[in-house]
Amino acid sequence: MNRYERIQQIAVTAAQMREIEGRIFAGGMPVAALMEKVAGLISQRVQSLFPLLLNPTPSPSPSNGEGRRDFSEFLVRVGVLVGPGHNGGDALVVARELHFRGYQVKIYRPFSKLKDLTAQHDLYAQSLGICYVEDIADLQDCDLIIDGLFGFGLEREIKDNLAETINGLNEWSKLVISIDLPSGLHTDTGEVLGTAIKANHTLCLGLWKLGLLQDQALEYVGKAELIDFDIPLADVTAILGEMPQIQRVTKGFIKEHLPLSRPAVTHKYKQGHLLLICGSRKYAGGAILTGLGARGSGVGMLSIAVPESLKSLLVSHLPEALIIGCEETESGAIASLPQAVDLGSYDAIACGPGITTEATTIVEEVLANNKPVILDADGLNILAQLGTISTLQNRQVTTVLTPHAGEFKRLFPDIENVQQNRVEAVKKAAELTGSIVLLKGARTAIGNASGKVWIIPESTPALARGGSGDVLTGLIGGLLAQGVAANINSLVERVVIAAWWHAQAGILAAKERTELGVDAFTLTQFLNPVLSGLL
Ligand SMILES: NC(=O)C1=CN([C@@H]2O[C@H](COP(=O)(O)OP(=O)(O)OC[C@H]3O[C@@H](n4cnc5c(N)ncnc54)[C@H](O)[C@@H]3O)[C@@H](O)[C@H]2O)[C@@H](O)CC1
Ligand SMILES: Nc1ncnc2c1ncn2[C@@H]1O[C@H](COP(=O)(O)OP(=O)(O)O)[C@@H](O)[C@H]1O
Ligand SMILES: [K+]
Repeated sequence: MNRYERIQQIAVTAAQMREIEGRIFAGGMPVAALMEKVAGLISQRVQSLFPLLLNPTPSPSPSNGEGRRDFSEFLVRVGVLVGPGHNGGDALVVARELHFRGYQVKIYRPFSKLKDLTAQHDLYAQSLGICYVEDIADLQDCDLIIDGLFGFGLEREIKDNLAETINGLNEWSKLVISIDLPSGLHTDTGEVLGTAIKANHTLCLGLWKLGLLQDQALEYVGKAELIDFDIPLADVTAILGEMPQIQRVTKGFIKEHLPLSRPAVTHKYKQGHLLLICGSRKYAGGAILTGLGARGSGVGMLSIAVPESLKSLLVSHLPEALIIGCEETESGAIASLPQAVDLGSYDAIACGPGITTEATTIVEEVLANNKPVILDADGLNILAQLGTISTLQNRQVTTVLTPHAGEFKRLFPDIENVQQNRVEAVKKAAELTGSIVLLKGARTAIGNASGKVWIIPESTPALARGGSGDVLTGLIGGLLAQGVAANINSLVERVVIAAWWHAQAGILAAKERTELGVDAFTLTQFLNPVLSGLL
């Protein structure tokens, strides 16, 4: 795996970053030299994002009213916010470099006590005659704000005057670039400590900070990118180990694990047999969408158990699937599976979308079987009623739970503050149950029993729409069944692939059809194009 891939797959806490940084300095890298290097890279990136252009705006000529091109230099006015620590030091170096390149720079430094290195850069910026402003309002005419107030060293809430300053600045709706992370965000959880800068771009330094991958940070982060400053991989490995416990899921990871080709000699049952148990008279569509998600996975054989009255509907949407009509309750939920159904004959079973909470015995039956099971939606609500941990404790085979935050709270009432630290929550839930837990959201996180967590770093709010979770359940089921048929030992990668694939399909669909054009059926149509794009 090349350096770029390795680095992109890592996410660190503030404490880990501090330790890695410590090793670099202990190795002999001077602190000042590193700051100069890092801030040089930031400054170059800022210049490529906001170049000093020849002004392309035609200015109207008073005589004939026709446009005339004005080729005078277009000044970019940059306001730089400087904090007391090394984040502020980075900002001062960026201010100096932009000043030399011809940008019109103004510095706002609301602190009198600075770390030594920061203080030195501050002195030099003053000696160069760069403009300092006392009042944040003096930055209101800037085209761009660079936020170097705090990085991963923020340790307490932002309060009083500084909080007011940040709140005021957020209201200007200016273009803001944050250095390392938006000032005010907790480096590990992404929680807002008092208040935080709302950035359009975040230039994260060296390694991805975990907080940038948590849902609650996203409103502040904007477009995030990593500025690689050549942290030696040996130093990363020394702190995080060869197999880091938290993994940011990249395209490279997917390519490594996704089975893109089939053996030349095979047959349908060797390519996985998935049983879906889903749907009710009330929720018929969920069964179709789950089926279409499974279809997208390429699974060899698909069987779908639905209430008898939905059978012909399912046949018409999924002609390749074997539809099993089940006896139903008065309200049209599955009452029982036909005697002829042998749960042990499938490679994996996905159960839950649309089954209603009447189908308790079905869920019990499914879990009593020793085949990998995916539970979603009402399958999860039933599990919560049965008692999540006690029910799953003795299961010897893979169970995958795919809750959104609401379902998660019902499943794990003792795990507090789920949304405040989703990565930690999913880790605990997976360890407690010995299951694979996938917590849905803007940054879906997947945990396994050994405490490892994978995060899907890109997605789209276009997916926040009824039925898109059903598609995911089918996709996971299909990939799992294929993995079991191929005798793959570790199934968690299959779940991770499904979550990444689902998100990418959403992104691709939103690109072609806008964020409002990604209904769940449309989403299923974009699963295959994601795959062809990988080849
Ligand atoms: N990790 C690395 O290898 C590198 C880090 N660099 C920069 O250094 C930053 C970390 O620097 P620091 O450790 O100095 O930390 P910060 O610059 O993030 O801030 C720490 C300073 O802020 C003060 N502080 C913390 N919370 C406060 C609050 N709520 N109100 C007021 N003051 C508060 C602290 O007392 C300390 O002086 C990174 O984010 C990055 O920008 C780069 O310069 C170079 C390389
Ligand atoms: N803001 C968002 N950004 C990205 N993905 C999202 C967002 N909101 C929801 N999703 C994704 O959409 C899907 C919704 O699933 P779920 O809540 O189960 O809906 P449903 O039950 O209606 O199918 C999940 O995969 C989730 O990760
Ligand atoms: K910052």
